[in-house]
Amino acid sequence: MPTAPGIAFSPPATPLSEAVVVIEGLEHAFGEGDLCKQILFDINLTIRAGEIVILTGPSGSGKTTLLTLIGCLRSVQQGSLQVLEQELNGANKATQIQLRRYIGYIFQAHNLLEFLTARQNVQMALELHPQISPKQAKTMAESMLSAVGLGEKFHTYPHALSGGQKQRVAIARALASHPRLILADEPTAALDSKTGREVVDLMQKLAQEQGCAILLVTHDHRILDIADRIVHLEDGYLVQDQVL
Ligand SMILES: Nc1ncnc2c1ncn2[C@@H]1O[C@H](COP(=O)(O)OP(=O)(O)OP(=O)(O)O)[C@@H](O)[C@H]1O
Repeated sequence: MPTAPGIAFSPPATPLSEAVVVIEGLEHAFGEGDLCKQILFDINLTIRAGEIVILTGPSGSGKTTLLTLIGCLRSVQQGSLQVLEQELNGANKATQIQLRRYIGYIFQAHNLLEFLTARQNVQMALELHPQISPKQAKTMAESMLSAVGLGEKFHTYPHALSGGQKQRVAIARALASHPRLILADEPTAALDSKTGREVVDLMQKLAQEQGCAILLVTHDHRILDIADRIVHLEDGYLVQDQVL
């Protein structure tokens, strides 16, 4: 992984085999009163540094809900959810925002900003970190784009990039600040099988180099082999925890 020289920023170290996510008895419901519908039931799951965990399950089984809870994008209602040793049940907004800095998000729709170049899209994510100067952010963004094979595309806008290239920019953006956890929701859904394979191989390589954990939601059976473990959600229950 090319790292820009002289960059002081370093998120809290997480030695390999140490738990990045610890979930115990997590439950979640949407709606209130008669309209209340429970989506997640008694979820228990631990994800360690360096591990790639794939989450599968039928549509509507609760995968995205679980991912957004772990990603501090919605509040925990019941049970325990710890990310980087921080309990999220009862955590305030400031804690959630702080933790999000150590999480990289990659979604099916790459969510790049169309009016920013590839480099500016990656740089923007680094600007969440007050200790990184704009000059450092620029160097880190360029370094990360080179690492995903887009060294020639710093100044290209998303509309001029292919689907695979856009997803590479999204990966560069997610990994640029060396997150401890990557959450990926259907990252290959919009890609053909060859490009999808390249994208997950790249995620695997970069994550291994950085020692971060990956939780990846997918329906794509062609990429299951990158997982260390596959967990399966069925009607809101984690019914399978398969070690490969
Ligand atoms: N904000 C919300 N308000 C009410 N219900 C919701 C909300 N978000 C999700 N749901 C419901 O929760 C259930 C689980 O949704 P979720 O998106 O987590 O499933 P999923 O397994 O990710 O599905 P898919 O594979 O189709 O993306 C669904 O029945 C969905 O309609």
